[in-house]
Amino acid sequence: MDGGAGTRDVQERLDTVEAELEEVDLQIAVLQQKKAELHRRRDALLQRLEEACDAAQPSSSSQASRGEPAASRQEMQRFDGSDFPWSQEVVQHLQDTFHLPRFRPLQLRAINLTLSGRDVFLVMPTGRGKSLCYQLPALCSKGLTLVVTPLVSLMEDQLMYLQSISVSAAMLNASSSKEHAKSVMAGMTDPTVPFRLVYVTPEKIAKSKLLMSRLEKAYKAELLSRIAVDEVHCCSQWGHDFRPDYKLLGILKRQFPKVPLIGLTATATSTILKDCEKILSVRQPVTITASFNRTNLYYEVRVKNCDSDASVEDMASLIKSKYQHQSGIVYVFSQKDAESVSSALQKRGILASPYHANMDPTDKSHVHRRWSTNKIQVFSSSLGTVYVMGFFDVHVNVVTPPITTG
Ligand SMILES: Nc1ncnc2c1ncn2[C@@H]1O[C@H](COP(=O)(O)OP(=O)(O)OP(=O)(O)O)[C@@H](O)[C@H]1O
Repeated sequence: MDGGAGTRDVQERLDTVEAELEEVDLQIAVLQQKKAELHRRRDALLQRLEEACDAAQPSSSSQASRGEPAASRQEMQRFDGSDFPWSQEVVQHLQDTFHLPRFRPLQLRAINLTLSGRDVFLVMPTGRGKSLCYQLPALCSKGLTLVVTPLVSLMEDQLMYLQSISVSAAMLNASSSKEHAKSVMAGMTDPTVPFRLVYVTPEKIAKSKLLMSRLEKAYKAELLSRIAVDEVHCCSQWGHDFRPDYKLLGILKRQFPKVPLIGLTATATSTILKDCEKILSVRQPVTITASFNRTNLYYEVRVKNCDSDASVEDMASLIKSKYQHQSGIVYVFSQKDAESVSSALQKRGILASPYHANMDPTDKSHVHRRWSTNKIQVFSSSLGTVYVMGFFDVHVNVVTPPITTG
């Protein structure tokens, strides 16, 4: 009797739990539908914002300022379409390789323009998805895309990401071993080694004759499909991030005139872009400028405490209270500060690590990887008497002055 009542009781409770589970599944389905709808509405609104910005600009092409015929808005809008020979492949890679459901505004325009052989300057806020605009075309083209990027940490980030989506890429920088450099360079002219992207620092272009001669060979074999210059504003002395080696990148377009170039930046003004155009020897590039209204960014300015202990204490309590489960970067003025701020944060129980040019390349890579995988929470930055702390989506790190604004 008792046993039967017990079983009935368990059965009733099981029924209740199952009914509740069904209810939760239903609610999840409704929420997912709502989320998809909100995504659609957000994209449509972003698109409208871009169109409004586009309409407000005199032209999306720098040809206008030279008195030459401007690319009409209509012509530009044609590049937002999907009736190019490569369109099907583009969408396939977007979904199957990059696992993204749709393009963000202006990405498709940039991709279509570069795939049709035009030189492009893409000015888009940080995090909006500029990299896709050369990574995806790299997969739709024969041969390799050369990506010039100023920071080894950015290169490593990109390589880690490309590896995770099974896109073959390589990098060459000052810390590449001779053997590694040799095998990457050999791969650049070997059609059986399918590097789709090769990341290099501007210093390599400026200093490595071997690299230039390999590129020359790849060009002659029609295996150099595109040149991407990341942080293109670094070319100009008018910009805040001028890098002398960027000044020498004009050699690329002079040596490989048939290869389309795409320059990417989040910060350039039109004066800076004009300067970049000259320095890179690019003739009549199309400039695409996205709107810079970043509703997902939050800025806060705080007065820095004069006492360094107290200021680190402020920083630590801010990280612990507001960003406990996130990581980010704290920029500082010097390598010494990077070391001392990170050790002060460590003493306060925060997983922090310094990151600067004087570190052993293997240690740097190690810190970067641990930070990217959330095993380190912080990098830091002090600017005079005011702390400006940049917390990005998921990470915090302690680095010496930023070379790029990123
Ligand atoms: N169409 C898209 N839909 C959803 N997410 C996207 C799309 N395109 C790019 N992203 C994502 O946006 C994030 C930022 O992209 P990315 O690093 O290319 O930005 P960025 O503009 O190059 O930034 P930075 O100026 O820092 O180089 C990445 O996680 C990327 O996967």
